[in-house]
Amino acid sequence: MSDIRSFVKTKNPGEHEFHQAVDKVLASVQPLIDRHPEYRQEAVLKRITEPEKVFMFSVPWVDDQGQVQMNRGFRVGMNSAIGPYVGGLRFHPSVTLSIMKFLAFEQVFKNALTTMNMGGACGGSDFNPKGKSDREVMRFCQSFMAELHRHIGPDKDILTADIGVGTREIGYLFGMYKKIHSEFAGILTGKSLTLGGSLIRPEATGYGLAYFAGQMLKTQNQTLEGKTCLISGSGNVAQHAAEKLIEMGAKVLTLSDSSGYIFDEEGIDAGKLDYIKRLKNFRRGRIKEYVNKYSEALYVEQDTTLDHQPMWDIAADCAFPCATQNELNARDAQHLLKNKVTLVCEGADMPCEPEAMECFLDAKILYAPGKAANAGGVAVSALEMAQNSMRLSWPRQEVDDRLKTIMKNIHQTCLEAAEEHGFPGNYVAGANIAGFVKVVDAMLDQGVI
Ligand SMILES: NC(=O)c1ccc[n+]([C@@H]2O[C@H](COP(=O)([O-])OP(=O)(O)OC[C@H]3O[C@@H](n4cnc5c(N)ncnc54)[C@H](O)[C@@H]3O)[C@@H](O)[C@H]2O)c1
Repeated sequence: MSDIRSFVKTKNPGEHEFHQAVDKVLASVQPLIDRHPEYRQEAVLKRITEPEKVFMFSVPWVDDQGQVQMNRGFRVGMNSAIGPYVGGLRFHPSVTLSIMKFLAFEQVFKNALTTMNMGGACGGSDFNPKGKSDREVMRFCQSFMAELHRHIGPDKDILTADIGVGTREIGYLFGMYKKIHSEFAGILTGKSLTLGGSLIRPEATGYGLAYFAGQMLKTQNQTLEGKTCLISGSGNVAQHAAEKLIEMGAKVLTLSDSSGYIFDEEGIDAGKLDYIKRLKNFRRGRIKEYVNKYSEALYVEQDTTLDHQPMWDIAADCAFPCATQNELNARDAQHLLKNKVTLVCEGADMPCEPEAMECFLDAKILYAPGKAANAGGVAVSALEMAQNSMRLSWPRQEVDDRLKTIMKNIHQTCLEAAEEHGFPGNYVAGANIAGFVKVVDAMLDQGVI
């Protein structure tokens, strides 16, 4: 394994997030490689860690003052062995090629776990929609799609939402694709209902996360009823995870954004969550405004001089990191464990640093990686594509029932793969192994291409 690790590092210098994502998978699949000489012979590790396609392009656009702005666009097609590329678009100033590759790599395994035929990809830009007018976001999206349209298609590469990309951005991107190609094609999911979006798609990642957590607790004859929960983030995943957790009887204590977090000891109920949704999705305000409306809550500003996130010091039964990669480190993990956390379920992609992950695995608490627990979003993207192809729109209940079944099956798949390969109860190993086997076997079936 050290040879493949150094191969990846040499080929992708300085791409730390990508190295981290690859390392985690390699650690889990080692026993499998030892048992299957054909995997070594066919160089599957070199092939699965090398992106099939990488596009980088300039995205010039004009701001409201008439000034020309320049951003960089990306699309990484990591692996298409089991289907056309499907993966998120992220618009955030922190976006780099390393982040694109790590997300695309995670997506390969996540998509495989859904059992739907989707390869893994990711794209985005270092454009920051925060503080931009709707017209500026529109002009940026149009310029982005003016280049990206060449590389995508309903049977080739399909885009879904990630950080900074919501219904507004998807609508502008879709409009530009339609204008260029003169076709109303299923190249984007997460569309508004007027454009053929699926009911439950916006909610799917967060709802799926809560369903997955419910399944994990069920293995210990427990439920979410009465459990206190910490959630980071206040975007799409965090909002809908909170909504479903509240509905399932849990008490949500926190939410956050990049400026700080709120702690409401009485619990964020459905009414308070509605306020947050309006604040974040329409007024595009900061989470600190919550305490102006609900004075019983506390707001704590982000302190970048600290070596940990004080939000994770709060005592709670369950923790759901739903903001961004590497947001929870080993000290945060130790604080959570000291306070007897029993479940950590990742809503974001790779939110726990490797040392934090080790702490949770060593403590043998219920701990699920994002590639399994947050797969509900892309699963419903596949359901949206199916509805688009059939020119049908399934009722809310039907999509939600399918989502529940998918999350239950992913949970079962992870547990069975972990058990079979000697890691009982280890969802990280289970998710990596189950996803890896499906993709690698499809690669072998197709020969060296
Ligand atoms: N949207 C989906 O369907 C989906 C699916 C699977 C995984 N994810 C993952 O979930 C996470 C959140 O995505 P989202 O769609 O909710 O995005 P979003 O843009 O709706 O929300 C992101 C949230 O994270 C916060 N945030 C971002 N960077 C931060 C930082 N450096 N420090 C603290 N907070 C920060 C933002 O303030 C915001 O509250 C990401 O890791 C994404 O890859 C999203």
